[in-house]
Amino acid sequence: MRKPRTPTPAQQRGLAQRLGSALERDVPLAARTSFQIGGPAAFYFEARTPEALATAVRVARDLGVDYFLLGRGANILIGDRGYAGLVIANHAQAIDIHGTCVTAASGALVYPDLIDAAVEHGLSGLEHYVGIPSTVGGALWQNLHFLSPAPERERTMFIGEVLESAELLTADNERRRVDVDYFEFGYDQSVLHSRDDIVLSATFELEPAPAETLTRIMEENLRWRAERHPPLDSEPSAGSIFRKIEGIGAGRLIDECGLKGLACGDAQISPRHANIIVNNGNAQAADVCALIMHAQRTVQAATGYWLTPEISFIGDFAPVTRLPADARGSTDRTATS
Ligand SMILES: NC(=O)C1=CN([C@@H]2O[C@H](COP(=O)(O)OP(=O)(O)OC[C@H]3O[C@@H](n4cnc5c(N)ncnc54)[C@H](OP(=O)(O)O)[C@@H]3O)[C@@H](O)[C@H]2O)C=CC1
Ligand SMILES: C=C(O[C@H]1[C@H](O)[C@@H](CO)O[C@H](OP(=O)(O)OP(=O)(O)OC[C@H]2O[C@@H](n3ccc(=O)[nH]c3=O)[C@H](O)[C@@H]2O)[C@@H]1NC(C)=O)C(=O)O
Repeated sequence: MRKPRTPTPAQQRGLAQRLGSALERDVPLAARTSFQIGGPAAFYFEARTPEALATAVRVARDLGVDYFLLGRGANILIGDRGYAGLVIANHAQAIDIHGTCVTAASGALVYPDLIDAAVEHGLSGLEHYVGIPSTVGGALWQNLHFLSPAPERERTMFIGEVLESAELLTADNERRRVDVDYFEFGYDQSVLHSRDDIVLSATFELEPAPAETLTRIMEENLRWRAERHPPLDSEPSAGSIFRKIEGIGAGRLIDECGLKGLACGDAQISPRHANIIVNNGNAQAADVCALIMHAQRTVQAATGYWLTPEISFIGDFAPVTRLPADARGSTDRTATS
């Protein structure tokens, strides 16, 4: 992503006129991400309805202001120097249930809000994603996934499997309802990666199921995650840092290179799962980037595989921290920028 530009004085006046008193300045973003890392948003707007979300995006586009749509902030690393443009935080959270159809505004949290609402109504299809931090919009962006229920766990299930339709603000600023095929879903992939469409709301078609079945799946999945992943509340992270390497595993490669536990400042490759970097207190984005680059170089030198980041890098980044000499090894002679 290119570095966001500071809005010109004319653009700033336009934002203030059209977004009114809800427009905020210099808003800290770290606490709004699951990593708890990143500098402030120069301009910040919290959208509480799909209409407000569409309006804010249109305003930014009309004025030519760089903007970023912030969901739960669970799959991003925000630079230490923050975001110079407009951050639109999606807090549109309404959820409606009619029969087996569940419609959610795109800022609704998949867990707990959406899953709890579906399960309370005895509806199955979303319970697999329990414990994963994400808004509905973020979930469609990345085609949220998890392993199928125990004991089989023989395949990955995707949220696209239960999506019926969604309302978008298209890249052309039109509100349009689209069906599931529009999204061209894949693993960690959707058409939203290549089109500037914004999800305003989504409708899921679920199936009735006994409450005990839903509760069992949720408990087992939470246990599976707790055994393998560092807990988000005490060890903030952005989930998997690198994309899946089919049949091999990004986490396994990093682990086999002996990088678990490696730290740079307060950022650390999780001793529990090598594809997750945790923030042990006051980690900077520059520390995380140093670990990312080191893991890429080390794994490539040892195995020939190149690790591609799965997270998005948002905003303005300070120079990468230099790793301690004893951590660098022979593969990392150029870890500064
Ligand atoms: N499986 C796991 O264990 C984990 C999975 N995750 C994944 O991370 C994602 C986290 O979601 P979330 O925290 O809400 O997202 P984020 O706030 O982290 O934003 C991530 C990206 O999602 C896009 N996005 C967010 N909302 C919308 C929307 N309404 N319409 C279009 N695009 C949108 C934005 O893309 P753009 O920049 O193009 O606008 C943004 O870059 C989920 O997909 C989840 O699957 C995260 C942690 C763990
Ligand atoms: C956490 C995320 O998604 C998770 C998702 O929750 C789970 C369950 O469906 O499957 C994936 O994890 P994963 O642990 O299987 O992914 P990888 O990091 O590629 O690991 C693959 C395999 O390597 C092995 N592994 C992993 C970590 C480690 O330290 N050592 C190790 O040996 C494990 O056997 C593991 O199963 C998703 N990660 C990716 C990159 O595809 C996320 O997207 O943020």
